[in-house]
Amino acid sequence: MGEALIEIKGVTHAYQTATGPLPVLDDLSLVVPEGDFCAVVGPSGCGKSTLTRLIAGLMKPDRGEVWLHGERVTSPRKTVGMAFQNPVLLEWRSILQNVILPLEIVAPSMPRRDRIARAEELLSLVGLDGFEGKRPSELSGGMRQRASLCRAIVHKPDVLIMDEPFGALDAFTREDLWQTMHDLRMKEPFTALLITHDLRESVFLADEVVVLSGRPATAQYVLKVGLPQDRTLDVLYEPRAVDMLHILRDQIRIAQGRAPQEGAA
Ligand SMILES: Nc1ncnc2c1ncn2[C@@H]1O[C@H](COP(=O)(O)OP(=O)(O)OP(=O)(O)O)[C@@H](O)[C@H]1O
Repeated sequence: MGEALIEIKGVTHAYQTATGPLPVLDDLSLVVPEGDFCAVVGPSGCGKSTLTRLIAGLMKPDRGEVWLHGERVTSPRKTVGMAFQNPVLLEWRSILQNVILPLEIVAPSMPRRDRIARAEELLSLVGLDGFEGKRPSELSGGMRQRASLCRAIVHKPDVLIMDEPFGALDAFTREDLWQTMHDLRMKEPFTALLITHDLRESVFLADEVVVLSGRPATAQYVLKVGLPQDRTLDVLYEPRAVDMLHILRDQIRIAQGRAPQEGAA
């Protein structure tokens, strides 16, 4: 296990609303070691997206600290790659030019040919050879999300934060993307924090799954996944994965204030 890359230490946060403060996170602590893939699941509205904004430095917590790579986060970070449910690709740029964009910002002195080579390498890893010159609107939703993942890691960020990146895709495309994401990580290691509502996605992709409690959220349960690195989607049908899904489903029910289902593992 690597050194702690993301450290959330006792973070408490409330939004100020017209009807008073809305407590969202309550003394939340979480550590993601370097190279690990952490999935965060929890009831709707419990504060998952708020957590990503705090890690990216887009907001400051009322109490507690966020550390990234040994530095306290107090402002937006260039070393964080982000991917969202709807990939925001620029229509006036080709796919290749979209992927290159972060390099233009964080590595302006990098020679143009090196930027192109890096972007082409990633596009090839996610199966987008031959689409480099296309405009975003010429690609399917799944292909656009593949390109957006390349863009999120092209500059080798310390951490890739993803907020429901596969949520808008149909079930088959989504599962294809899980495999692509996993294979990409095996070839191009990165540290990741994934927000998802899909328990199967969390078990397939993550090294550990953190279940947040209902709002105000705290870390209610941490599941160490431990599936083999060379996994394919078939692993989700094996008893060990099914057992983990039962545990997570029960934990979500507890987070929602419901009883765990009888007979579940
Ligand atoms: N800028 C804001 N001002 C006021 N309230 C906010 C703000 N952003 C989020 N909230 C509220 O804070 C709570 C947590 O929001 P957040 O988006 O972090 O939850 P979430 O777990 O990601 O939700 P979901 O699972 O539905 O995507 C919600 O009740 C939301 O309405």
